[in-house]
Amino acid sequence: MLMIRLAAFDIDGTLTINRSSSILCLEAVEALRKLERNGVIVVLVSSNALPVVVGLKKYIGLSGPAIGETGALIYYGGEEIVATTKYSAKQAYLDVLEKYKEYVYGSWQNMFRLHDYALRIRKQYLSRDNEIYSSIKEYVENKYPHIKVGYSGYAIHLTPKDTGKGKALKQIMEKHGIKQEETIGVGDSIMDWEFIKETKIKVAVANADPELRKKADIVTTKPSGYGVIEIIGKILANNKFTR
Ligand SMILES: O=C(O)COP(=O)(O)O
Ligand SMILES: [Mg+2]
Repeated sequence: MLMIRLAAFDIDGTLTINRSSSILCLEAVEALRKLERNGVIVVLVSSNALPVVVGLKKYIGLSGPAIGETGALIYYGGEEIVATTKYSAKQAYLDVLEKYKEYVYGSWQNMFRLHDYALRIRKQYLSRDNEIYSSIKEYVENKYPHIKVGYSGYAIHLTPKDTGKGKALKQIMEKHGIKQEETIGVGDSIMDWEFIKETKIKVAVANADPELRKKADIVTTKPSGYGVIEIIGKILANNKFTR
């Protein structure tokens, strides 16, 4: 494995204790800190609203960039926020919210979003999540050709088609002069393939979506945050990091 200089991690389902919780795996947080202490740029890559991702990054104590809104917004630190699209999925979101209101509701985070909007599936319909997601995806992508629809396992996301987690991560790599072969990407949902495919070492956590596990170079033996600890241990050993 080449010297890793940038490591990108999804949040929900990847840094959490499992894929149905938003509780952070604190040992994974410690591992992220150790990675950064050893000079690796640690990037959080999430579909959450940017304030959520930046808040998490700050309180974990990471200093690298943060990606929110499924790649639509990048926070570089200080007051520097960059949008990677000028479009918004708000109109499509409001349409779906009305049409599918029996099955989904709007995430509380939507009042803090500019481009990508999130729909949560009502508890009583969670067992039919993929059916509801597929129906919304077909409806939106037919009626709004500039919008794409993804499902993270936590929420259904309506995102401008001209952006994504991968586009945002490539912008960060460029800005930091990092080559693709110096990077690693870790995720849990097939939505994460967009950024993981831009990295050299493509990692799925053990409990990731089967489609992501199939595409990944490495599937950790442990799930979610415990898989992150596992892969960070490998990076540190490979880079002969000790601090
Ligand atoms: O907000 C979501 O849907 C899940 O967020 P994630 O991209 O960090 O997994
Ligand atoms: Mg996730």
